[in-house]
Amino acid sequence: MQRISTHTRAPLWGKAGTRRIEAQASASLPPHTLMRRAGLGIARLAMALAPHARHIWVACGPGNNGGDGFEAAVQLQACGFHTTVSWRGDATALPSDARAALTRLHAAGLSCTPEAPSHWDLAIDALLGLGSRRPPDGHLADWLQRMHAADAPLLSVDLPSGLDADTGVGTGPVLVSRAPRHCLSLLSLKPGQFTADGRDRCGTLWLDDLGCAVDDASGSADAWLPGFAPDQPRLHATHKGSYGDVAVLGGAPGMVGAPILAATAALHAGAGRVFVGLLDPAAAAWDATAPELMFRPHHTLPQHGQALVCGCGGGEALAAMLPALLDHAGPLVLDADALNALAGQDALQKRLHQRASPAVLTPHPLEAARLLNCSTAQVQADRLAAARTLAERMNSVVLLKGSGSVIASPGAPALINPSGNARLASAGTGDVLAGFIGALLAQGLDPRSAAWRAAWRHGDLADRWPAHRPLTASALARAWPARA
Ligand SMILES: NC(=O)C1=CN([C@@H]2O[C@H](COP(=O)(O)OP(=O)(O)OC[C@H]3O[C@@H](n4cnc5c(N)ncnc54)[C@H](OP(=O)(O)O)[C@@H]3O)[C@@H](O)[C@H]2O)[C@@H](O)CC1
Ligand SMILES: Nc1ncnc2c1ncn2[C@@H]1O[C@H](COP(=O)(O)OP(=O)(O)O)[C@@H](O)[C@H]1O
Ligand SMILES: [K+]
Repeated sequence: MQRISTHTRAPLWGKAGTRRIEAQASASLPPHTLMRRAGLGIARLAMALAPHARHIWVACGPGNNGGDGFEAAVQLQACGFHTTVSWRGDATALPSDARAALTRLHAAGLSCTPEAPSHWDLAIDALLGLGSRRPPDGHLADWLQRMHAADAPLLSVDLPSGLDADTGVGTGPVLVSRAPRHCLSLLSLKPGQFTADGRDRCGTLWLDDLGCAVDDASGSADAWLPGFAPDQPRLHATHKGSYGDVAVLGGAPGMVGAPILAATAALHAGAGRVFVGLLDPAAAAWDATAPELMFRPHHTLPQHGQALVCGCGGGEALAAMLPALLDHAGPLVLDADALNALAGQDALQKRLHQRASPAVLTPHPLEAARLLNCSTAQVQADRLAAARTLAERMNSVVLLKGSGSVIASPGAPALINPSGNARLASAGTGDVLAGFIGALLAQGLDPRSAAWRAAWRHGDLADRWPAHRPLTASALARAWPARA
């Protein structure tokens, strides 16, 4: 069993992929082996999470997720825990693994009750897993509501009931709670556990591969957790020219702060030199708080070889500049108003598509919706699919921001960034991310690596942010850790 952290590098499989893994594993094992292993894993984690629990509530559903719950209850009872198993239904309607588990439960002297207990020290949600097909209702919704409203810790089996393994869209009751939440994923990790509603519903994630570790030799995983890549150490005999130039273009009247945030972030993330071209003719030509930044007339940027970060606070004036930039700029990040200018402009999108080196696009869900000509809700309903579609359509690396940012690139597996938290939900943090990506491009990283490493670091900084210190974009822009 493994606790999943932001450093974990692992393949993610959705419903179809996990069912394939399950079928292959079951074929070479005696009947019911996987479910028994699942029950043992759940019981072991439950005991580790709540060793002093006097009363454990196992809520079981109508399919094999419920079967996992029956098996766990047998183990917990055998270890001396007072265990209540809630289940309603017709035993003959259970799938065969779950029916066998129910028989074992009865043989162990346990019985099921059709009601929830009045109190418990740990709840185990074994209501719905991979087979969840519609919002839970009736007694399933009632039991979920009780588990989420209670102060006791909650351990979800495989998936929090009602969470879609592919998309991370959650249905059914869920309440904001201070009680610890854990999820023990079985056989595989799933994309939906890391994006959209997944993070909130799962809490701390664990993986039990049930003794069937699968590699992704055939490249069939639906996405990957990228893992951790430390910054490259620097050779001694280098100079500022060794680490590249970044040019930041944006800052229409009233929005001058955005490119300065991006430029400051690029500087602190290690770019050799950083230039800023502001679109507001009345803006000051330097920034006393960041004298390292070099301000230039915007029409002179980018110069040869500079990585360009384009769009932060750019306003509508940017649209006229985009054709030339798309044709001639080297490494390129398109953010905010550069993305808005692209939306619905087939000629611009064609130019983007034809670039020799893919650009990095960093839309938040509304910007992605504009580019895809759909609603934000449609983007959020399947973030992986939305990012993949955009990446193919624009022939670009697409970083779809939000909880569990998705990084999609043509011809490469999608990545889901596991770091970050809602303290990043503050104006300007997206500009900082764009600046981080620009700095990594300037230092020679390929667009996909620059995108995921920047997103990972951006989130990691937020995860380590001191609780008492406000997280503002300008502080974040200066927080990239110093190299050894
Ligand atoms: N077999 C094995 O070896 C292993 C299996 N494993 C475990 O099996 C789990 C998958 O099991 P599963 O396929 O039976 O699906 P599961 O999530 O239990 O639900 C399906 C049932 O729920 C019903 N249903 C759906 N939505 C509903 C709703 N809203 N409200 C009410 N009912 C609803 C649905 O009914 P239907 O929609 O068909 O009418 C069907 O009856 C997997 O997540 C893992 O925990 C692991 O131990 C590994 C080894
Ligand atoms: N709940 C969250 N979890 C993880 N990251 C988040 C969360 N909320 C916001 N972020 C991150 O914060 C940044 C916000 O960017 P964006 O929406 O473009 O803001 P702005 O335009 O104000 O800079 C993105 O990188 C996004 O992924
Ligand atoms: K569950």
